[in-house]
Amino acid sequence: MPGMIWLSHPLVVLLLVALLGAVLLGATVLFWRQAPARSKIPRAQKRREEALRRMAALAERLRQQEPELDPKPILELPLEMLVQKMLADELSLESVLCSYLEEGHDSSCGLAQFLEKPAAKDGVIVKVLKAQGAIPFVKTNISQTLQSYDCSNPIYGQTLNPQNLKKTPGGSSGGEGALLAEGGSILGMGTDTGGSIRIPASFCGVCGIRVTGYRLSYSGVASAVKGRKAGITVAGPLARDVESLALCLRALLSEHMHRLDPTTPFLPFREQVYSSNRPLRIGYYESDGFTQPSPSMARAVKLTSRLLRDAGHQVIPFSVPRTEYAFFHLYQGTLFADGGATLLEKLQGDIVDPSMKNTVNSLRLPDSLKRFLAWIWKYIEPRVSQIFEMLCGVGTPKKLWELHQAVEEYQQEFIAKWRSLDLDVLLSPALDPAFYIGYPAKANTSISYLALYNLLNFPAGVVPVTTVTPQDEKELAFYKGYYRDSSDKNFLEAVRGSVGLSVAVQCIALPWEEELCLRFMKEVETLVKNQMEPK
Ligand SMILES: CCCCCCCCCCCCCC(=O)O
Repeated sequence: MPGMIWLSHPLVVLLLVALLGAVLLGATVLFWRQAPARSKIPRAQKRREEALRRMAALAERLRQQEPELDPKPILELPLEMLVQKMLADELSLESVLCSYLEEGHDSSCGLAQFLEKPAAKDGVIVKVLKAQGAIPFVKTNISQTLQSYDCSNPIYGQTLNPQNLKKTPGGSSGGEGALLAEGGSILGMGTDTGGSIRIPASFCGVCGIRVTGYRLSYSGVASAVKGRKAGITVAGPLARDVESLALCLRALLSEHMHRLDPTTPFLPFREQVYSSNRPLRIGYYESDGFTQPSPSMARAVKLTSRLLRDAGHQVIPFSVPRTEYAFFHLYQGTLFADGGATLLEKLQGDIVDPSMKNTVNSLRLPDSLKRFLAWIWKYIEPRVSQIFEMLCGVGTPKKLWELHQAVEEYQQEFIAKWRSLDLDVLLSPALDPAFYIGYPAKANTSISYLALYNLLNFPAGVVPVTTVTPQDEKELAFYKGYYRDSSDKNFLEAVRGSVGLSVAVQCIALPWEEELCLRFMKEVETLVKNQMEPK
């Protein structure tokens, strides 16, 4: 055969051998570089299995010692009531969840290189909570590197959403959301760079708040990417109700925290702001003009604004300025200002989780190729083009300062708009309903409603207000998205099949106004509850 003759040419044979050699060499290098990860991961998995076995044995012992004890009514108590009962010696429950650096435990961030490096001491938040009587009892799962809003990593696997096992609980603090939703805990701590507290809270039907940067100490919180000065990662609690979030912040915003970490302002919890009942001026928007809200997201805002208006608050339409610019140029610009170098360094020699592959593979491309792809995609999908542009990083310290300046200017523009309407707080969609597993990586522009407040550094919390109805599901048939691109298409696929799943709204306040944000969240929670309860 002529083809066989061609194949037997010595140069072709040589080339084939060289190619095979290169592939084998590449595979060997990769295997060798991943060797530490491959040996650490099974050990971490074994430690988790042992911990679960110990927990099951303890539960069994308790059952035998106290056969009459029914934990369900205790676990269903709101934290506030639980505290009252404990203070009155009616209960002695030892369980407050915390997933932060705790002495003697790893905080892996889903990364092999963070394994087997137990913290030498408790982080500040853990210290303050423990001093107030909290007992951390479990560390919950997160997304690899925390830079994704799914909840999967190669060490502990994928966490599922208890409301629908085909859906993700959201991330990065997805384990907390799932555990709270199942009644396995009463309070959890998460971190939030682009919605990582608020997304799992809304996907799982619980509450969560991201506080103004630096109001809570970040000392002793493990993180794959540290050092950002805009779009910073902040700490915050998740719980089943707003009162529990308030209780947690009341405990944390103390002199004790300020003494342990003087970089946090000494700004104790302002009780009078939280408990005030003066009517509020509330701005609201159903759409940011960038991510078309799902029918249930839009309905949740409509429903909440109507309830607020009926309750005597003033509700005023608001529009977000320049969302596309804010999301790509400012938010993603700060997120990947280093071109992803820090993130890639943390993943060196590690197994990359499928939920991170898209981001990691794109970041690994040479900048020239990223720029070329940005140019090509401009004519196919402009939003993908902007992502590739941002993944190149800013380049020089001067450019970084210019970016920081642009963020500050945008903050001032937003605040000026807020002030011109004389608003107290703002109401917006969150991100709902829960996505199918694997979809967060495919629809990463849909976090725009949440990431905006990371960029602005405003306190923002989510409260579940409704569930997806068959009518919401039907209306998805008309969902096109504003850009009609792959991210819009993936968003539509991600939220399908969600009848009965939770839908939240987002409550926002100006920087340092956590108490007002919580008061607004509480108002929303109460109005929704009253409306559901038969009169
Ligand atoms: C193709 C690569 C696209 C990269 C897009 C980046 C998406 C950013 C998701 C950030 C999620 C932050 C989660 C968090 O709040 O911690």
